[in-house]
Amino acid sequence: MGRPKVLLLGEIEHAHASWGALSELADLVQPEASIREEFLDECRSGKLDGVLVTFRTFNSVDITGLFDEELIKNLPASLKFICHNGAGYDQIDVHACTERGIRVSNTPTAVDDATADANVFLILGALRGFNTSMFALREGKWRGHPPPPLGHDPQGKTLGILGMGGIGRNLKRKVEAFDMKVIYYNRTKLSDELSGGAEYVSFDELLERSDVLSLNLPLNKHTRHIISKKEFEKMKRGVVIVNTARGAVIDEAALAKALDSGKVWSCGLDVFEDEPKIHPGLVANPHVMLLPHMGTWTVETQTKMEEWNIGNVRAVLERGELNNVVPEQAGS
Ligand SMILES: O=CC(=O)O
Repeated sequence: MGRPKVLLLGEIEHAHASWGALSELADLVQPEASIREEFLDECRSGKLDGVLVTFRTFNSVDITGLFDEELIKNLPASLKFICHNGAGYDQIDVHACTERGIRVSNTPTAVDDATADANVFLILGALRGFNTSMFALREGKWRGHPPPPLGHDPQGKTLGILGMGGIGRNLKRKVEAFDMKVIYYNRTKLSDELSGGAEYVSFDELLERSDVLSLNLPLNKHTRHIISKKEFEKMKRGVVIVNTARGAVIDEAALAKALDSGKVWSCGLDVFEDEPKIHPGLVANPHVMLLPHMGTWTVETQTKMEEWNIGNVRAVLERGELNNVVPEQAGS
């Protein structure tokens, strides 16, 4: 057997030295393809045979399309590891990977601070209703005519966290500096040490009691549209919704309606169902804070993510296994 190959899908932007150092252990290759059909052909032609592991970025979906069943079936037989450079790995059909004996890793913890920081920004911005005036100011209209309604303070408000993983727990610690009370719902209750004393409540109670509801859960077939019309009906009138997870955990059309009806007072969104498209009802609403998926958009965090992911590629080359696998494959 020759030297193994590592397939780079996307670009290394920061961790160039660590990436380059992998060439002592393997041949580093990139696809010729720039669209999915070409990539599938390249896989079928045998040009990528010998690739053991791939480092893929979120944006490489533009080259390959989703890592769905069709694509996974066509990957070279030698490919046994997918290292995804991101925390959310909903672009990859993990079940299909498991069936084909492919192990998948992501970059948890590396993203926690930056995403939770963006989350705090959106909570404050949405509660205070800053967006309208930020726009008015640039149009020479000071706070706007008429000025926006008075905002709300975070102090004393209840923040409901749906999905108390690394980002949710990091967020909990940060919002306590703003005297918010944190409740959370997870499929399983956390130990007191992990939850940091946040109150564990049922899903319905989370909807009913939150002044601000923050979505920090992964997107998968169980969580798609977990917040939709029925769930909005259970919430307090005037609730604020914040999402830095994945757009499709909320039914965007139902959110736009809930904003129009006043059920939802405001929202702060970093992610959207069909990026880069955004529901017209959200774009048209000046009261909502919108960011174009910038939760991890910092030099430090992007560097940490790449280093983590390269660490996984290196672990495969040196030891034949990943440092971490996605939860669906843990313990197997
Ligand atoms: O969206 C960012 C990530 O999943 O890391």
